[in-house]
Amino acid sequence: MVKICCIGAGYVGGPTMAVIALKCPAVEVVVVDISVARITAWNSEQLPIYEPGLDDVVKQCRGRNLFFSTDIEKHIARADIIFVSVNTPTKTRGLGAGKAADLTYWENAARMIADVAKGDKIVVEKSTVPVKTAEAIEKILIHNSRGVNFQILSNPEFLAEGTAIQDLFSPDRVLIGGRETPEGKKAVQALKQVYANWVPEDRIITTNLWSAELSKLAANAFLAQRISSVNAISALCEATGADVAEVAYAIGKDTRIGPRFLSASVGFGGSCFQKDILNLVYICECHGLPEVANYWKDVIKINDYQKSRFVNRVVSSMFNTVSEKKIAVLGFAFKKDTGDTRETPAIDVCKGLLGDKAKVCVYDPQVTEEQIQRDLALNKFDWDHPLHLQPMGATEVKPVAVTRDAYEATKGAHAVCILTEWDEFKKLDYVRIYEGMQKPAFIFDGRNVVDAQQLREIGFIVYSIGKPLDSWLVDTPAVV
Ligand SMILES: NC(=O)c1ccc[n+]([C@@H]2O[C@H](COP(=O)([O-])OP(=O)(O)OC[C@H]3O[C@@H](n4cnc5c(N)ncnc54)[C@H](O)[C@@H]3O)[C@@H](O)[C@H]2O)c1
Ligand SMILES: O=c1ccn([C@@H]2O[C@H](COP(=O)(O)OP(=O)(O)O[C@H]3O[C@H](CO)[C@@H](O)[C@H](O)[C@H]3O)[C@@H](O)[C@H]2O)c(=O)[nH]1
Repeated sequence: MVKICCIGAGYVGGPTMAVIALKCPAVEVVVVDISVARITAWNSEQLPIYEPGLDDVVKQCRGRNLFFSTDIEKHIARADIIFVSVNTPTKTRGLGAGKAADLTYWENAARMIADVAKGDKIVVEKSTVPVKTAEAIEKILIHNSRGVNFQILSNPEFLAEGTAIQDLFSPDRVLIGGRETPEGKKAVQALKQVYANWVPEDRIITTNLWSAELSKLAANAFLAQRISSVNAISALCEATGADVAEVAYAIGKDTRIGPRFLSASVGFGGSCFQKDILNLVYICECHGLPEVANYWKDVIKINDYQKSRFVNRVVSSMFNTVSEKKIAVLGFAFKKDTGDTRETPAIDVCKGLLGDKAKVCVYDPQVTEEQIQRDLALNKFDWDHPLHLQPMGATEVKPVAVTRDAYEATKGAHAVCILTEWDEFKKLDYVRIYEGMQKPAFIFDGRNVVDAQQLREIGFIVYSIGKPLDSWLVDTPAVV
């Protein structure tokens, strides 16, 4: 029986290994982690992450050929294939701070593999890493190998949160990069055989190591660039009376452009886009390519601009001050169908509103109060370390109020800001919400989820990203 061990039981390691276990009953999969709390949760009824369909997959294979454990050394020693899916946060100190990837966790994992491995191993990079990381990992392993043979493969993950199970069941492609030596090719084939249990052969792409590593960073940069492009156009739409949804539809009909990933928003969030672009920027700078670095840096600049522009729009519309005004924030997760808040635009928007002394009250169907208060207290990039190693957020100071109900959040508020596109926000009783709010009552829709015309008929002043402006808003500039 092929034995797989995955180091890192997070958003990638957990779901990916659960699907491998489901689709490959003849493979034994053990997911290990340094976080005892995470492993305990994976072994409980309340999984540590919310992902549609995940519970079902885990229930089918846990205890059969899928196991979660903190006994890292034992399971590394037994495995034929070791996936490494640990955090690769942005460095906060020293050389490359604010841009370069911090490979501490990866290096620790590699040293642990080298320490305990007694037989030959295939080591798979599942984390997103800078190009040439495999070479560094290879050096660590070979210099500490005591005769064991290691083959390093790059097998970046392309799942998106909220649709992870669907993405893993039916991936657009699986990418495997390896050394072009006979041993390297054999290792690529071994991993390919695992995926071939359910992924059609023509969707399994094999490349050299560096192409695989770079493809992951490039894919995320291209995806984020599309959002920044449509968001840049959204600002121009507001200035001219064009409607960004109509523009996106019209350009997306061009088969060379395509319709997906063209929804204007308050900005992209999530643990990957910003981190991976910063990483790409740093690599370009290190290779003496400042023009290329600046090109990609602008994708992040537009994203920051979009978030500030939203906050400015809120404040300027409300007589240039939100001081002491209650503002209801609906949605805190970085997208719908996840409880993940890493780099969510809601953090920047809440901080912007708090900076103008607003009284913010948040409701999100999946995010806990503890998480929201922590997020608002943490410094930039601190969130991307294993939970038990993060600095504690200020626990006594609670910057915002948090409710478990959208109606309670909006009661007595001057404005509502919609920051996540949860389906339930489309179905709220907005007449009831309007009646409970201060007047004039504002709705700032950062995700274009509500029917603005219907809300205007109720009496709201409505702002929707990239849509023709209410007369109230036309004269209130929202430039950063
Ligand atoms: N989240 C996504 O949607 C996504 C998608 C594709 C790729 N990625 C990449 O995958 C990697 C992991 O991301 P994630 O979202 O799963 O992160 P995560 O924080 O959810 O999980 C990482 C886990 O690794 C554990 N860990 C860290 N060092 C360890 C060690 N030495 N030994 C054992 N366990 C260790 C942590 O405790 C944590 O539970 C990152 O490189 C990320 O960029 C993420
Ligand atoms: O048209 C769009 C599409 C997305 N978003 C926002 O962009 C962010 C990222 O969304 P998405 O890409 O769907 O989720 P992630 O889970 O961050 O997945 C991205 O990052 C992962 C980590 O690397 C990759 O594996 C995935 O392929 C890549 O899509 C979210 O805030 C979305 O709301 C928009 O604003 N407009």
